[in-house]
Amino acid sequence: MSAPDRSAGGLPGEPVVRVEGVTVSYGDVLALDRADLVLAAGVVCGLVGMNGSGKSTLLKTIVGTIRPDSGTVRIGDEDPARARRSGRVAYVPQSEAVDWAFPLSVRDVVMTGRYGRLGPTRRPRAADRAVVEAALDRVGLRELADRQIGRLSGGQRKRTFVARGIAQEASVMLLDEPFAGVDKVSEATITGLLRELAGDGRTILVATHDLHALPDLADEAVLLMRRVLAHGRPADVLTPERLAEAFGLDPMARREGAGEAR
Ligand SMILES: Nc1ncnc2c1ncn2[C@@H]1O[C@H](COP(=O)(O)OP(=O)(O)OP(=O)(O)O)[C@@H](O)[C@H]1O
Repeated sequence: MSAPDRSAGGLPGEPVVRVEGVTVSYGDVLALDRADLVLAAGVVCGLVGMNGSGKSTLLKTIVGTIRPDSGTVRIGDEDPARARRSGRVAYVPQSEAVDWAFPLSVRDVVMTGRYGRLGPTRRPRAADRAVVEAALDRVGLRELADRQIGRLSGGQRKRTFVARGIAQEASVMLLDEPFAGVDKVSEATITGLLRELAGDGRTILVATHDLHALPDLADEAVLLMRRVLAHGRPADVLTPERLAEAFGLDPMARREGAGEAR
């Protein structure tokens, strides 16, 4: 395991992501309704909520690809679009959002993490190539670096985008369903990797349906239903009553499942 690299993120506990009163709608659909969230440096936070609760919308708002109708988002002292351009915030999309047939190798995708730093010629320097190779090593994909991205397993695809975030030297990483379509071994690998990245001082926010993954993965959990219903330690947030509120289930029927979730 590599030594903590504090240059990647902030000091432990320092607020890095601030979402205040954020409302987002798509036409008549209210996706986020005055959502508030503060995330500190060095934390892995699981973002949980039923389908359509606004998880992807919240991630896209933090990475600055969606502008809120009202409210504010700050990444450190920057607005999200600027933080994205400067490489401070990285986004690992849902697999469905990626064109896997595109003729790019794993190394090409990881190199896109350097684009914000390459200048107008977009020509990588030796230092950029070294950062990309180190990122490939860190996620264990060096040997597959020349492979076209469509010829990867689900877990390898996710690790490719995590490597892009590492190459970007992002201090905030947002991941949308990183465990969907991923086997248990890859899930454990990705979980270990995210914990290491948080150990470097990065802030990691993971939208997931997989409540069972949270105890190993996350220091904190956020329960979302258009707004943040609860945020804290997973054991405190994922209670039967709160899960019933967020998922619309009978708390008595949930008791067993909720116990597993913690
Ligand atoms: N581009 C869009 N146009 C219109 N409505 C949208 C769009 N994107 C999302 N929505 C709606 O906004 C709401 C929140 O969607 P979002 O994708 O953020 O939820 P989610 O929690 O990520 O869902 P899932 O778990 O299914 O991925 C949903 O009602 C969804 O149908």
